[in-house]
Amino acid sequence: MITVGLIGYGTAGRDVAEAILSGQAGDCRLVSVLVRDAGKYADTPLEGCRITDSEADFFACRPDVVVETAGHEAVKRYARRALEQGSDFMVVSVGAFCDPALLDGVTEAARRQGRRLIVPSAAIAGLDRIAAAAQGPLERVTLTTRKPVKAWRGTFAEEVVDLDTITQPTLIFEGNARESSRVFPESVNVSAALSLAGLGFEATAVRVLVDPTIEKNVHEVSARGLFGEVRIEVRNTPSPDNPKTGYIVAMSVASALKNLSSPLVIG
Ligand SMILES: NC(=O)C1=CN([C@@H]2O[C@H](COP(=O)(O)OP(=O)(O)OC[C@H]3O[C@@H](n4cnc5c(N)ncnc54)[C@H](O)[C@@H]3O)[C@@H](O)[C@H]2O)C=CC1
Ligand SMILES: O=C([O-])CC(=O)C(=O)O
Repeated sequence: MITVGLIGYGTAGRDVAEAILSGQAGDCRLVSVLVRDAGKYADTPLEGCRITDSEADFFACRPDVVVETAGHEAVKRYARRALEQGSDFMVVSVGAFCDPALLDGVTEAARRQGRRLIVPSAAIAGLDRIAAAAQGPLERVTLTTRKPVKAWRGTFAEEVVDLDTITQPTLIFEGNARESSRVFPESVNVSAALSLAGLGFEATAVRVLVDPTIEKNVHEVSARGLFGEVRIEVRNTPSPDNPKTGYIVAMSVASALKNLSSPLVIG
């Protein structure tokens, strides 16, 4: 039985909690959820689990794995602490690791403790192939992310285009994954996951578009190297609660948790 602590109880966090409680995440038990204001969740029944806004109470549970679904700031604040106290750290806001000092510090803490920083595929697919292909040589990895207008409200996109009048697919960013992770902390974490699997943050090329002609969140990955070539396109159904995030994010976390206790691991 694996004990799980969850940081963040928003769109992805609620679905992860539900998956654990319903048994979809394998042989694990949710022991604590860290939120910003526990008063808001006084009426939320989570069997056998404490919802708290006290970091001390949360970490006192010493879960086997801490799952983050709260954003870049939470990764900066808690990743190292979780690992140093002996938990694995499973991260969805993986773009936070565009900061090389954070990545070094956290991986070093994991190494020292014999624990792991775990990056589930979340909204993207094919990380297993890219990681295998990176055995090398791997020549090129590119990502194109396209999301409908509603996914870009409250993001950097609003500084570049008028979301109320846009009618055509419009390129709003072209650069590398280090920059895309910084510019879109809530929307292009996939670029960071891809970087960690493959060529790193500098060499992973990223394009981002606002696309008023689509309904789903679309990520296209292409890579080329000694292994051959791969092209992957995912079309994620956006969550109604947060259209930036697909349902698949929590499903992927549940699957990664299941792998921690399953005798059969795929991928
Ligand atoms: N790797 C990937 O493919 C993807 C990663 N993400 C990442 O996941 C994050 C969460 O996504 P959603 O659930 O859709 O966001 P959300 O905004 O619906 O939920 C985030 C929740 O975390 C809480 N929170 C923030 N800081 C906290 C802290 N320090 N302690 C406790 N709670 C805290 C917020 O109050 C909110 O309830 C996004 O910010 C994004 O960075 C999202 C989609 C895909
Ligand atoms: O859910 C998605 O399509 C991707 C996303 O928000 C991210 O990478 O941060």
